[in-house]
Amino acid sequence: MVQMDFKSNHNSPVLTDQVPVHKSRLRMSSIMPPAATFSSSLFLNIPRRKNLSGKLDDVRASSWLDAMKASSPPSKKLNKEINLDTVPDETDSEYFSWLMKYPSALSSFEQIMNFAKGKKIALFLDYDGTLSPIVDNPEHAFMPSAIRFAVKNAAKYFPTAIISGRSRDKVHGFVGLKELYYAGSHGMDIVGPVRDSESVASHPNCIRSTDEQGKEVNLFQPASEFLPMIEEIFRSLIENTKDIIGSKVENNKFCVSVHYRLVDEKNWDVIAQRVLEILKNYPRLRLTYGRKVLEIRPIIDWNKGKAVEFLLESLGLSNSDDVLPIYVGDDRTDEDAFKVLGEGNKGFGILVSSVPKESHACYSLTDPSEVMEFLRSLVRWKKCELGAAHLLT
Ligand SMILES: O=P(O)(O)OC[C@H]1O[C@H](O[C@H]2O[C@H](CO)[C@@H](O)[C@H](O)[C@H]2O)[C@H](O)[C@@H](O)[C@@H]1O
Repeated sequence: MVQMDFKSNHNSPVLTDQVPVHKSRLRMSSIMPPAATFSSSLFLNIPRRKNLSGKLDDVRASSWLDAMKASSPPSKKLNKEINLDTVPDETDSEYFSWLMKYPSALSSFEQIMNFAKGKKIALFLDYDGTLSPIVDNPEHAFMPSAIRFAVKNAAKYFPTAIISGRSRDKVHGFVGLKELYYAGSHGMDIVGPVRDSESVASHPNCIRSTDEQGKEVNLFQPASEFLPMIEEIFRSLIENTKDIIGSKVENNKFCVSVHYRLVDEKNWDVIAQRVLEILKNYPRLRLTYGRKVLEIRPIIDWNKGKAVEFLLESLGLSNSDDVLPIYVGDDRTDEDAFKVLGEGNKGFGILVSSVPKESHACYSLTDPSEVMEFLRSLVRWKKCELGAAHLLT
C-alpha cells in the first residue's frame, strides 16, 4: 500500500541526516549492520506560506549552501582505464579508521560468502558513481564496457536490478542490458516481473504492461499523478537558471535534477536561492541533494529502499531466510536501501566511496572499478559453488 505524505505545514528547513552515525562497525563475526541510528534522506520541507521574511529565506539558502558544498568530494581526475572520481590517500588515517567501520567488500569477500552459503543472492545496483564514474556532463556518464560485461555475467547467476535517480529509460539506455530489472526516478518508476501468485499487483498504481520485447511486466509508478507537476517545474527551473553558467536541469520523469558541478562556487548560493524560490509554489514537492546535484521530487512515502522491497516481492524473494539481497550504491538516496536491508538483517549494503562518509552500509568499495571486481568475484564464487554441487551429484 502506498502511503502518500502530503505535509501541509512546511515552515522551516529540516536537515534530517546531519547527525553522525553509529559506533564502530567492525564486524568480524557477523556481516550485518547494527541498528540504524539516523534518518537517511536529507530533505527540506518547502513552506506553503509566501509571506516569509527575507531573513528566514537567507538562513534556508545558507543551510543548503553548506549542504551543497559538502555534497561531493573534490575530484582528483586520474588517467586510468576507468577514470575515478577520487582515490583514497594512503597516508590518510581518518580514511583508514573509516575503513575499519566499513571494511572493503573485496578484502572481506570470504566472510561475506560464508554468510551467503546456501542463499540466493539478489543484486541491486545504483548507476551513477557505482557502475559509471562521476563525470562533469551527466549526458556523458557512460558505463565502461568491462563493467557492463561484469554486470551481464552477474545477472546470469543472480537476479539483478538497477535502481537509479535517472529516468528509467535513460538509465536503461546507458546500461543497455535487457536481462536486468530497472527502477528509475529513485525507485518511483519500476518495471518488474509478473509471477503467478503475487501480491505486488494489488499495489495502487501497479499495472500490467508489456516491455520492449512484448513480455508481460508489472509497471509500478507510485508518483504518476505528479507527472504534469514535474514537467511544469522542470520548465520553470530551466527558465530560471538559464543565466547561471554551468547549471544544468535534468528531467528524470518523476523527479528533476539541478546540477551545479560546473557552476562557479561563488554562484552556488544563487542557484540554491532560485530553486528554493520556485519550490515555494510546490508544497507537494521536496528538495534533497546528491553529488553536486539538487533533486526535486514528490513528497510521497517512497524511496530506493521501498523499491528494493517491491522488487524482492515481485521476484518472489521477500520474507525468505534463504535470500541475501546486496545493494551497492554511492549516494545519499542509496542510504534508504542500505537501511531497509540492515533492518532485520535482511541483507547488506555496500557503499561506494573513496572518502569517509557515514552510512547505513556494512561494507565499502572505492569506485566503479572495485564494484566490477566485486561482481566478478561473485560470479567466480557462484561457479565454484555450482561446480562443487555438480560433483556431489
Ligand atoms: O541514483 P543515481 O543513479 O546515482 O543518480 C543520482 C544522480 O546521478 C546523476 O548525477 C550524478 O552523476 C553525474 C554524471 O557522472 C554527475 O555529473 C553529477 O554531478 C552527479 O550528481 C544524474 O545526472 C542525476 O540526475 C541523478 O539524480
